[in-house]
Amino acid sequence: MIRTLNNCPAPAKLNLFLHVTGRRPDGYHLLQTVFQLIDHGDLLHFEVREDGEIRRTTDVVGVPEDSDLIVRAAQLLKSATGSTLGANIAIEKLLPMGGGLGGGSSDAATTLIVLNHLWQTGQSRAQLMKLGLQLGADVPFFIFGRNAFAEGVGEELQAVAAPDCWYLVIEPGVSVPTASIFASPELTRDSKPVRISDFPEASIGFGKNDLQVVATKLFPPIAEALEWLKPYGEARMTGSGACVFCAFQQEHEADLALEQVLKIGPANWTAWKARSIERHPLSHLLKS
Ligand SMILES: C[C@](O)(CO)[C@H](O)COP(=O)(O)OP(=O)(O)OC[C@H]1O[C@@H](n2ccc(N)nc2=O)[C@H](O)[C@@H]1O
Ligand SMILES: Nc1ncnc2c1ncn2[C@@H]1O[C@H](COP(=O)(O)OP(=O)(O)OP(=O)(O)O)[C@@H](O)[C@H]1O
Repeated sequence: MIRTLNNCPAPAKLNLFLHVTGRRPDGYHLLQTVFQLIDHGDLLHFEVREDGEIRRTTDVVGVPEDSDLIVRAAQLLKSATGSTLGANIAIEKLLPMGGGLGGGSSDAATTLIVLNHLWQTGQSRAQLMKLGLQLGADVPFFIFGRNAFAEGVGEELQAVAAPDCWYLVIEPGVSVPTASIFASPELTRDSKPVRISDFPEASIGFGKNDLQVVATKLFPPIAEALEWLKPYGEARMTGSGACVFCAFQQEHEADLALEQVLKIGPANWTAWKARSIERHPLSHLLKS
């Protein structure tokens, strides 16, 4: 049996557009979005324990071990499958929290995929997606593992061909609590539903992010970062913020823009470029 798997990626996602089309009786919002995987994210390391204990071996500032989505994902898989094994899990956290990049959800998805493999618990992709939804709305997408058009609260997924390009992402130095954006009385919740066929492969500027109006009002640095990116093309916020992004056809165009942000942008911003990817890098560990 394999006992360790190191350097397991938990990639970030961008929401290329995000429409709020309604609200469920339980208060959760109905969305339509396109999720795009990118080659920038957290890195996790796993080691099987025979004693059944699940331990996070690195500190994550602001996230106690018991409430970490990594630990909760491992416990969920263990109780769903009755595995007697445990794990030590280390994380190199590169994605900001409250960034709209799906960091916590991606960490949870990577944990479910890798431990299902190491513990030999035999769960199918569909079974893991169902488990993942209990942890967060974006988890099923990362397990699905392909760029996707999503509906419902984000769990009804259909693969889409998304553009192959480079993204410049700005973290504008603020952390956005997702619930506060969805709870705003100013949020419009009646975008007209679109069809998957309305989203053309080459189009980056399709639709809009309905959460952006509320997020930019509550967190002005998001508006500033969007303004900064405007000269380079269609700039957008991902998820409920705070990160914003802009797409580039060529890597050197993204490099030039990145250089400018790093040189003369506000000192508390972080910025980086990433390439679109078609598949989750751990997709091969799962049966379809
Ligand atoms: C906005 C997105 O990032 C789009 O990808 C996600 O839908 C957010 O997913 P997430 O961060 O995993 O959010 P969750 O932890 O599931 O939800 C946080 C809170 O946001 C609100 N929420 C979230 C998702 C949704 N479709 N409707 C909501 O109203 C709920 O109050 C919920 O308690
Ligand atoms: N491993 C983890 N990584 C990040 N956040 C975690 C983790 N475990 C629990 N959390 C909690 O989840 C919250 C949301 O973090 P996350 O990074 O998923 O936000 P996000 O990037 O805004 O995601 P989304 O796009 O899904 O809204 C954090 O503020 C933190 O309290």
